[in-house]
Amino acid sequence: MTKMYPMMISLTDRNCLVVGGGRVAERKVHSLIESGARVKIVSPTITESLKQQVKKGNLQWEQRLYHSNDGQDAFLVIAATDWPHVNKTVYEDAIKRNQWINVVDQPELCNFTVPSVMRQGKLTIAISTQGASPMFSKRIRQDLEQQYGDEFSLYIDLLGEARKKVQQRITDRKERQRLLQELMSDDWLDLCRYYPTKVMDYFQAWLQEQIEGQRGGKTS
Ligand SMILES: C[C@@]1(CC(=O)O)C2=NC(=C\c3[nH]c(c(CCC(=O)O)c3CC(=O)O)Cc3[nH]c(c(CC(=O)O)c3CCC(=O)O)/C=C3\N/C(=C\2)[C@@H](CCC(=O)O)[C@]3(C)CC(=O)O)/[C@H]1CCC(=O)O
Ligand SMILES: NC(=O)c1ccc[n+]([C@@H]2O[C@H](COP(=O)([O-])OP(=O)(O)OC[C@H]3O[C@@H](n4cnc5c(N)ncnc54)[C@H](O)[C@@H]3O)[C@@H](O)[C@H]2O)c1
Repeated sequence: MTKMYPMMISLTDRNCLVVGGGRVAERKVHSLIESGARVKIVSPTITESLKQQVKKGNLQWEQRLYHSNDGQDAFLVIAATDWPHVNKTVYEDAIKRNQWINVVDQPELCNFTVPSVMRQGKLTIAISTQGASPMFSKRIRQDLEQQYGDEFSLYIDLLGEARKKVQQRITDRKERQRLLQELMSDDWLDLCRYYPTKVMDYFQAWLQEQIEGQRGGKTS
């Protein structure tokens, strides 16, 4: 079996078409909106939660059955009706246009599948079983959610900030690696966990000390 290629893609302001408005479409639409996509849904009916998104202006809804030209301007298409033959038509139309297509009831008609996703701030962990067991993907996500609490969101922000500062201020590559490696220590994670409001100040002071130490080392 060929391995699918995992990637993180930006959907900001990309037109995405979702055909069908049931429970499964709802899950896919929510994650598309969260990723900044411009979502159009074509379906005679949609769920209450999707109606709320329409009211908020986050989603465009065309209340009717699918037509083959609906996806003309789409970057990505999801077929989520409960009619396999409709989903197959959506697939064929998308393939003709060389688009990304996900058919929710036929993994063999997908040129991409949607993983289960755990997010904690910028930390994103995606799980796929290549279609073997979505339920197991979900279980792993739930386990990971227990494992990666709020402190990781702060920790990743701190690491991002540190990386920028270290890149700007430390020219020696080995020294840069050493400093970034020190931040991998669980002590920093504990500081994020127990002193969330103070950890950034500790970090700034620590980094300043390291930079001064390095300067001192160079001149001596
Ligand atoms: C991860 C997640 C992402 C999301 O949808 O956002 C996702 N399915 C989720 C849940 C879920 N899906 C199903 C159940 C019921 C239990 C069961 O059947 O296992 C549950 C559990 C539940 O709902 O509790 C049924 C199901 N799913 C597919 C089929 C068709 C088939 O296999 O033939 C059928 C049978 C329909 C039927 O029999 O009628 C197909 C796909 N589902 C995928 C993704 C892709 C593969 C992902 C992977 O490789 O793991 C793939 C291939 C295509 C796609 O959808 O992209 C999301 C969890 C989100 C979370 O909570 O974390
Ligand atoms: N991939 C997954 O994660 C996953 C999970 C569970 C189920 N499924 C499968 O996904 C499919 C959809 O499941 P659901 O629970 O959301 O179904 P549902 O019955 O709740 O929703 C189906 C939607 O499709 C719309 N629809 C029907 N014909 C249409 C047409 N011609 N054009 C446009 N819209 C049309 C309906 O109005 C409805 O909104 C089922 O085949 C189910 O087996 C997939």
